[in-house]
Amino acid sequence: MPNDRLQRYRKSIDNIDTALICLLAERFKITSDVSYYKAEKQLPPADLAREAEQAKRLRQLAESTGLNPDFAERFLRMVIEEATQHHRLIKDEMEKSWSN
Ligand SMILES: C=C(O[C@@H]1C=C(C(=O)O)C=C[C@H]1O)C(=O)O
Repeated sequence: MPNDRLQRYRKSIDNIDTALICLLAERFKITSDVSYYKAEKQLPPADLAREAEQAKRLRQLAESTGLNPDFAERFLRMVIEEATQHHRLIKDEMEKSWSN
C-alpha cells in the first residue's frame, strides 16, 4: 500500500504524543502538590528566578538536540503559566477557608 510509510510515521508520532501527554500529566501532579505547599507556607505562586533558570537550561538543551530554542521556551512558559494559575487558584481557595 503506498501509504504504508506515512502510516508508520503517524504511528510513531502518535506514540510520542501519548508519551508527551502522560509526562505532562505527571508534571502537573507534582506542580499541584507544589500549589498546596506554597499556599500552606504562604509563598508567592510564581518564582521568576527559578523560571529564568529553567528557560536557560531548556534553551541550551533545545540547541544541543536540534530543537528551536524559542519554541522550547514558549512551550515551557505555557506549561508554567498553567501551573502558576493552579497555584493561584489553590492559594485563593485556602485563604478563603482560613477566613471562614
Ligand atoms: C513549581 C513552582 O512554581 C512555579 C511553577 C514553575 C513550573 O511549573 O516549573 C516554576 C516556577 C514557579 O513560577 C516552583 O516554584 O518550583
